[in-house]
Amino acid sequence: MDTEADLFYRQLPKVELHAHLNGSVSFEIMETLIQRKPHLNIEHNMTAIRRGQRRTLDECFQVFKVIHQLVDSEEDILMVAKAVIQEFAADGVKYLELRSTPREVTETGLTKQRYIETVLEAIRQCKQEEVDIDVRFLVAVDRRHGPEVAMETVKLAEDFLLSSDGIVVGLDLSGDPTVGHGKDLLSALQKAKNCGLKLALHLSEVPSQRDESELLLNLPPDRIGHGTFLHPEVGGSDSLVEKVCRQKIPIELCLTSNVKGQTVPSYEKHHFQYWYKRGHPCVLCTDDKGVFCTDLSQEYQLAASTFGLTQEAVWSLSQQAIGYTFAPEPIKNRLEKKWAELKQQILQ
Ligand SMILES: CNc1ncnc2c1ncn2[C@@H]1O[C@H](COP(=O)(O)O)[C@@H](O)[C@H]1O
Ligand SMILES: [Zn+2]
Repeated sequence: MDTEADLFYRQLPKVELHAHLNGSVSFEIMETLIQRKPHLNIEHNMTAIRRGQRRTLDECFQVFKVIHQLVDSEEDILMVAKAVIQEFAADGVKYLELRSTPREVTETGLTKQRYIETVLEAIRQCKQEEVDIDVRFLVAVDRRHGPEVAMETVKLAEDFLLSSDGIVVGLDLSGDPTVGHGKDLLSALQKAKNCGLKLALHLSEVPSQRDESELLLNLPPDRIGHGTFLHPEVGGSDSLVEKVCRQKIPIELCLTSNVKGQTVPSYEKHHFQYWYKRGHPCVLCTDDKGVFCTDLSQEYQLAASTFGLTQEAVWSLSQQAIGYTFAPEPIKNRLEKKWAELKQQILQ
């Protein structure tokens, strides 16, 4: 049963800007997928990290491999994308930027082009069914696949930027941060930026990425994912912090993901505190709500209880996120209006 405090976080209108599609698949939908493909012999504990459990980041990436086996056709993608959008809406998310890595699967005839088209179809269907949420899409580049694939993905993203009626708005760089170096992906990212795609880059998710972040911050990205090891206290540098602050680049912060993936030792030590205290643009996100068994309401509640935020401060945090979206101005204005309408009702 929801307590009154739980209710506040659930009712709070929210903006989700960092959600990987296949990491966001809920327990219930995962169950359906597992039953559909019994020959894979996949058990539920292979696809989710529950309360109190932790994994190394490396183990988290093994989990994605398992999920990718379960989601490998147009039919799967349509189902999963629609369900994820509906779940975010049910959690009070009013604006969602979903991201996903287009995949090709020969056995099912899936192509990267169809992959993206299917996600866009799911977004279209949700809109038609009047699900109360505005959804945009970021095409993801998996760093593990190297510069040629990155360039191909950028070209694909560029086509959709022009043809998707404003749904495709940007490019994400993600994947195992211990694999490859950003310098090899720089020209693809530069090209993406030049053609008008917004850039949301995972930066300094692990300590070994200092030089890479130094380089990628010169692009500069429009938003940073995690940025766990940017500041000098954890092995980053003043120069990195200076670049991020001067350019006021919003940081997407995912508390549960970082603690369960063990890049951050505890909630109290999460770098949310470091950036929030400086008044730097921060946005709370889920990363992979399915894998890490969380939702955005929980993330807000967790941040509030860990760092002693008042309901007023929580409200501002969610409202400020509107400004960090890649949505065009009229959509931002519409969201601002929605927040203003709901404020009296929700904030006592
Ligand atoms: C935990 N921290 C993380 N760090 C980096 N990349 C991550 C990630 N969590 C997820 N992904 C990226 O998202 C993919 C799954 O969703 P999609 O198949 O694209 O929808 C993963 O394979 C990885 O590339
Ligand atoms: Zn992520």
